[in-house]
Amino acid sequence: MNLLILGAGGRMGRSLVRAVSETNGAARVSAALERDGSQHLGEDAGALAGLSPLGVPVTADLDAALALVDGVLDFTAPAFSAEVAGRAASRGLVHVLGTTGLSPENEAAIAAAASGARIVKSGNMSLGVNLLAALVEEAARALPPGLFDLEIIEMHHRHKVDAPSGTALLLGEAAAAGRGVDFTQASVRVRDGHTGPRVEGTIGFATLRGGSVVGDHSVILAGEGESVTLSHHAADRMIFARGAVRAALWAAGKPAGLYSMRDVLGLA
Ligand SMILES: NC(=O)C1=CN([C@@H]2O[C@H](COP(=O)(O)OP(=O)(O)OC[C@H]3O[C@@H](n4cnc5c(N)ncnc54)[C@H](OP(=O)(O)O)[C@@H]3O)[C@@H](O)[C@H]2O)C=CC1
Ligand SMILES: O=C(O)C1=N[C@H](C(=O)O)C[C@H](O)C1
Repeated sequence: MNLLILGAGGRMGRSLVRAVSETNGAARVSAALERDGSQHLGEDAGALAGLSPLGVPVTADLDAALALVDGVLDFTAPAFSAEVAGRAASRGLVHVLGTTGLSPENEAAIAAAASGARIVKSGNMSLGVNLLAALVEEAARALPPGLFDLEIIEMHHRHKVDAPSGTALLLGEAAAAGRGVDFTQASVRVRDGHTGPRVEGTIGFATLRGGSVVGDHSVILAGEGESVTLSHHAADRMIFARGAVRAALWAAGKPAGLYSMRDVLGLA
């Protein structure tokens, strides 16, 4: 499978190039993209990722890059990912979309593109987090709102630009599904000042940022006299990158549609 790496000079872009190189030829990096004016234009995508040169120079020409590939690995920025979804769909490509912080408008554009394309979208492409989401759904179902309050804490590196993290939102959605409630209605994404007591049945979020933390998430179910905490610690971005490559290879044989990482991993 020929793949285009978007944001090839970024933290995830470099990890994606390394993850593709681990597939023994099942997938290959055939194109790599950065924006116009990037310092990385013309650099070799392999060298940029700390590997031997691949003979794939980083380009800013999206159309030329899309013409060379069967699939796109996209961990970039919300508006750009929404735009790429339409352009990849018009060529019938697989689009693995890991970008977080998507607006409702971005989400709508991506859903529309999926009628003609195979899009795998997830706020977290790791096996561990997607298993955690299934466990959270089960725990939220078993420990009901009148008895257990549900809170989600996440911490990421100082460069992260969106909050709560895509993973925290994914875990919140799993909790809401377990409780049979509407996620948007139940979420409390910020608390500040005189908030009054906690409203029963809400799903609270707390965001921490600092240093080089790759990604830590905990879901706490707090009851009277006991609490249950389900956690995931990411030590290396390769867990996300390997998941993305696995998703691309999986989606190659699927009909058009919007898929999640839980579909890919059989955890849906
Ligand atoms: N789903 C998952 O499993 C994971 C998701 N993520 C998400 O992936 C995204 C990227 O994270 P990370 O790699 O840390 O971020 P980086 O900022 O390190 O990388 C993003 C890359 O995308 C490029 N880019 C952004 N906009 C454009 C554009 N319009 N055209 C071309 N290139 C563009 C950036 O270029 P420039 O620097 O010039 O802006 C940069 O090289 C985030 O949304 C993050 O939350 C991260 C890890 C795992
Ligand atoms: O920006 C990051 O770094 C990460 N983003 C994703 C998120 O928003 O949850 C996944 C991972 O936690 C790292």
